[in-house]
Amino acid sequence: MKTPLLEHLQSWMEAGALRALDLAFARFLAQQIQPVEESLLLAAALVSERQGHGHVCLDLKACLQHPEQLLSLTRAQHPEEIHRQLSEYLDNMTLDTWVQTLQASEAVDSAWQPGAAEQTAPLVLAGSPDQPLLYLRRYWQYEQTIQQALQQRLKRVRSLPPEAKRLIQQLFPETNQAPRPDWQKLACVLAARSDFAIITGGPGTGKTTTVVRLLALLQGLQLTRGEAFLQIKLAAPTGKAAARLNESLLKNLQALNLPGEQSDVWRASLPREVTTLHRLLGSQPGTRQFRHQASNPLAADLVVVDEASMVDVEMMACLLQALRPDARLILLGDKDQLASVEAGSILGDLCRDAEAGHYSQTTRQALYQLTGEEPLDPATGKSLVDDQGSPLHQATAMLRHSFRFSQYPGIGELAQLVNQGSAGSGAFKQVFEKDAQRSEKSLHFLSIRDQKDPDFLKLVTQGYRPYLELVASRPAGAFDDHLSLNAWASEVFKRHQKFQLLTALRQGDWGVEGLNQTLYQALRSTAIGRQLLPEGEPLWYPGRPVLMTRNDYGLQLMNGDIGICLELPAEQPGQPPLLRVAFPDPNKGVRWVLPSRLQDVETVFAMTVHKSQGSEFQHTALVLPPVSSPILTKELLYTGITRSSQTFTLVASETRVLNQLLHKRIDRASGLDLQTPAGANG
Ligand SMILES: Nc1ncnc2c1ncn2[C@@H]1O[C@H](COP(=O)(O)OP(=O)(O)OP(=O)(O)O)[C@@H](O)[C@H]1O
Repeated sequence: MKTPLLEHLQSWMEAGALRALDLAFARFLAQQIQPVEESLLLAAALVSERQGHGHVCLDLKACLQHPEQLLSLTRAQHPEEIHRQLSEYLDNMTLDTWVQTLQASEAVDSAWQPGAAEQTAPLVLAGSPDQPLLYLRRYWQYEQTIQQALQQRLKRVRSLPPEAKRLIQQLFPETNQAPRPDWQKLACVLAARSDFAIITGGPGTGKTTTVVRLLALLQGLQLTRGEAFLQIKLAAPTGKAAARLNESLLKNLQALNLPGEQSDVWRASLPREVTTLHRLLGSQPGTRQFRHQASNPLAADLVVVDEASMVDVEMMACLLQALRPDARLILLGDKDQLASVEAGSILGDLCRDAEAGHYSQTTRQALYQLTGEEPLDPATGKSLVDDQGSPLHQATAMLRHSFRFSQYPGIGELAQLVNQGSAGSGAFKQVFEKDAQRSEKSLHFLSIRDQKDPDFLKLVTQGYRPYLELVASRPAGAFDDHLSLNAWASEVFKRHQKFQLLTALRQGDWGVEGLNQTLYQALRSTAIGRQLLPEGEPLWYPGRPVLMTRNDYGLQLMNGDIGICLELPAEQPGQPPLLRVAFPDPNKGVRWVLPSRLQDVETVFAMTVHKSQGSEFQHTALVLPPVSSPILTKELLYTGITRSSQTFTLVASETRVLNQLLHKRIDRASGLDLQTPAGANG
């Protein structure tokens, strides 16, 4: 059957406003259901299209109010025409008539009726009559799994035994570095009381420090009670993030002061290894199913997930299904960072009220008894206790003081300003001006005409020069001189961490693809580039930095891992030198891989901000495109800024784009609700 709507959908797809998948879904329903209402087909195409943009569901009311936010209009041909056609369809409907049509259709199950979970229609209508949300069934199920599993855990509040107070005092020695109250201590108690907890905070606020002390507290309590230690697993969404947490974890463990006769046993009970979520759950080739699921749960009493902002709904649902019902879960992450690449913004959704606290009197008393501290906002001194809290609020802690940026305060100040949401370009400029007065300047702004601007190319070629120089000076020695070759590669990694160019986009002149080409040519015009980078840009050359774009379990390389192509000495005299890609390896120091074995890698002279999550560089330069795009949000800018440990350079040609970006937040539709007391108690 062919309806005018399907013809429109086809033309929208051809213009780039809709994916082929979205059209195919609407066509499939049109074939299956006779007669079929156009408003159902439109809803089906839109729910699929929105899911491609990271939304878990389609908010029908928002659709009718803001049709301009639907479809990929900014990158489509004839966007005005498509917008007009879409608006004509939507103008002919009211929310009530649309909902009624959907409810009447055999393609839609209503979650407002009992038994939706047992039914099989491809779409599910949920939310509330006032705010109806339409889901692809799979995503509704993910969200239900998450909501129910978290609700179950939030119901269980543990009262900590009296000895907890002494342990907390030992684990959190008084320092005068942090403003009062000590939110790390408060976060530790909040998380120790609940079977599900969130510790959120910006870069360097001490999430890892806190969680290591929290784990020490929990194991210390087991020890004093003479009970078996908890089985604890630590995981992160990408290999890169797991490696960073691992490094930080080991440092924290070393610094941990565990007094008493049994301190060795106590220390040995703390986990030392961080894995990726995929590995933890046991991913299997050719299927989305993990080895660990409800019928084969993980052998863990407690799982801690770092960089939780990168976890999408599917992964979170799989993780919760793989936990035993009595297993505890702690999420760590920065709520203000970009949401996951795939659908969902779980950490952001769950931390919507983190700043305001909403702690109950019961929580307040427990905090005071165990820490002697009150939950206050250190900036204003305002109490964060009220009677509006849900169980989720009682299990959420926000760390508010960054220890990382004390030497380079400009980065912290800029990140904070971007987060505030109301910052205009005037305030933005002031932070740069204030930073310029400091002896250790950490913020730079580079205004450029286009991506071939000499100042821009100079910034990048100078940024990459130190590691390229080292790539060109391989130690003298034979092919099997592993020691010196590994030491050389490790030093190359260190130098490579000094600088990274970030961009918002993948495609186009301002995206990773275009910038990589531009930068290759620019680097080739430098002395070191001429020495290393061949003309005509072959696939592999010494110095090529590559990013894994998928997990490769055979090679034990994970999505997000960065490797560098290096030239090794020939195996035999008279043979040509060999190219190998070196990746940092937490155990062996360096892993050498044959370039031909790497299937899913891309050159990473320029990296998207999305891919940079979980990484940190001494100096990052973020280049903004000259035209606006829905992808340009405050979260993107914040994530880009906070990837830098010492220096941040913003590169832009149009300040108009910056202004738009400062006011645009990621807003992903989802029905996850644990904030309202009713939702939480559900
Ligand atoms: N209470 C504290 N007193 C003094 N220094 C601290 C404290 N907490 C953390 N730090 C220091 O601050 C730095 C950042 O701490 P940590 O790595 O725990 O933060 P994080 O929030 O996990 O960082 P990331 O942004 O990498 O996730 C470390 O050098 C750590 O030693």
